[in-house]
Amino acid sequence: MNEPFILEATGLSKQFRGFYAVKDVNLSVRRNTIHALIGPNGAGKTTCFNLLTTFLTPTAGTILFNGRDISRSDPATVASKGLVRSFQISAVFGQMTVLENVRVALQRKAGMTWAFWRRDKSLKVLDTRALELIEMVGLTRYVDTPAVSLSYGRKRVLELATTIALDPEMILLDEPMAGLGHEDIGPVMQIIRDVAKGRTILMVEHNMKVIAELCDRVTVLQSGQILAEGTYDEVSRDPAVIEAYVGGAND
Ligand SMILES: Nc1ncnc2c1ncn2[C@@H]1O[C@H](COP(=O)(O)OP(=O)(O)OP(=O)(O)O)[C@@H](O)[C@H]1O
Repeated sequence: MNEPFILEATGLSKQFRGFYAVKDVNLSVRRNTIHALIGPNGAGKTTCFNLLTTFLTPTAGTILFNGRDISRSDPATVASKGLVRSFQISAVFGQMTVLENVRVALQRKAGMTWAFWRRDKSLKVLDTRALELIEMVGLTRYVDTPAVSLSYGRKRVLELATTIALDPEMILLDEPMAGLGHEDIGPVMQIIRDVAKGRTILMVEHNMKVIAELCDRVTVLQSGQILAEGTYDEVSRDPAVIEAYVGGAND
């Protein structure tokens, strides 16, 4: 696939009981970029994110992923096509160790979902890749730690490792920095940079420093509609964007 845009939403709208949470959004995400979706509280970011990951069905509009219409598809089908949503901690199995969690994700990718009964030897084949992924997210010290015992930040990067295990072409991140301690932000940013090599990332994020440093392109939503789009420098200087944030008492 060589089209410049991996994900293209056209006329995307979602109505809740007559109220438009997202209205006529046209969003194109360029392949192999990190793209941010931002906006003040209630702007429609989460709704938009849920539409793009097909957790919600649009009232109107289409979403093309690699040129195919996925707008009325389901998340599992979309994931199998290479568009995966990350940072859902519920996707991590608490009683399983870090290694086991990543191994299960690799098994899913390999289509061996029910292979837990297979000989240990065949499962060990997956361990090399699992350990690489664990190293990539900085959890090597915690390989044998049950996920439930990890700190919040480490659970989140473990979840990211299980997402990368599926080898998706595109990852949607829902507020990857939310709830992280100040000291975790730099390392998680570096992980996202590493993960983005050869992939496309779309993220909803509130931390403007993170967006400024990581994102190639930024789309600003307000009242369910696109207010501005451009580089971080462009949108952060846009008077309409400044007004939307100041008017909404956001910094
Ligand atoms: N299921 C729903 N039913 C009714 N209204 C909804 C529903 N989901 C969202 N909304 C409304 O749609 C609007 C956009 O909400 P959304 O959560 O998408 O915004 P957001 O930009 O993610 O906000 P925040 O940054 O505060 O999370 C809000 O006014 C919200 O109250």
